[in-house]
Amino acid sequence: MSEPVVDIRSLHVRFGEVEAVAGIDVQAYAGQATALLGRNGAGKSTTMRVLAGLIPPTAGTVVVDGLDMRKDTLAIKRISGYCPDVGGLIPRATPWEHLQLSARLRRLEDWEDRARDLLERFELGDVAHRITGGFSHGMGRRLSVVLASLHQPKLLLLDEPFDGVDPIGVDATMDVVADARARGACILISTHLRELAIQACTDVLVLRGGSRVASVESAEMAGEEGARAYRALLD
Ligand SMILES: Nc1ncnc2c1ncn2[C@@H]1O[C@H](COP(=O)(O)OP(=O)(O)OP(=O)(O)O)[C@@H](O)[C@H]1O
Repeated sequence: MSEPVVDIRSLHVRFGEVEAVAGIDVQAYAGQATALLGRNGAGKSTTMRVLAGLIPPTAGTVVVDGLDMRKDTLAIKRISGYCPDVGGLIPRATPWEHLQLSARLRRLEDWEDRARDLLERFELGDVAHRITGGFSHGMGRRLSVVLASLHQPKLLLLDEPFDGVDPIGVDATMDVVADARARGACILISTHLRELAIQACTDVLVLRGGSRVASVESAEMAGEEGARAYRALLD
């Protein structure tokens, strides 16, 4: 198999007394979508934030596309797109202004058609020039996925992209993931929604209490049997 795009070894993240991540390994590859599944507090978002370069590992190594997170955080951010689980939007700016800012910071060229297409797909075209301060939760989630994917990143990190999102938004997110896989990106999706995770992803990692308790192909988590297997891992 080729080198992993994401190679996490023995990752520990501690916040004071709380060990949010307790020594997990994650390998994820180009053209693959991997779900991080687990209950509230399992350590999914913390792992995603480490990969997004927002919080440093307490211990362990995090390598993305051959770059070491401790030394090459900026270079990793350049090749990544991150949809945070909460926040990330500027209330007084419109979706189009968010896209313009992102394009300028990343020095993108010829991004406008792609941006319009993404906004249409996520049914945000009509509100492209309305400030996001008045957006519903689901509209904010959809815009966050658009912003994460605009620059066609090598690593796409989607934290709870389906949370509170209607079926149109879910389908559009599935399409973004499929397109990213087709162009050889590596995708990680954090969610507690098993059914959507296995629909979107090829592989599943189950976290519990900051530890990895399973690493399986999505098919093994499908159907009633998969639901039972998943529940058993959570209890
Ligand atoms: N900044 C922080 N300060 C203190 N504790 C934190 C911080 N961030 C996370 N934690 C703790 O770390 C643990 C893991 O949290 P994390 O947000 O990674 O879980 P999660 O699996 O994403 O949960 P959810 O599904 O609820 O989003 C929890 O016990 C949480 O309270």
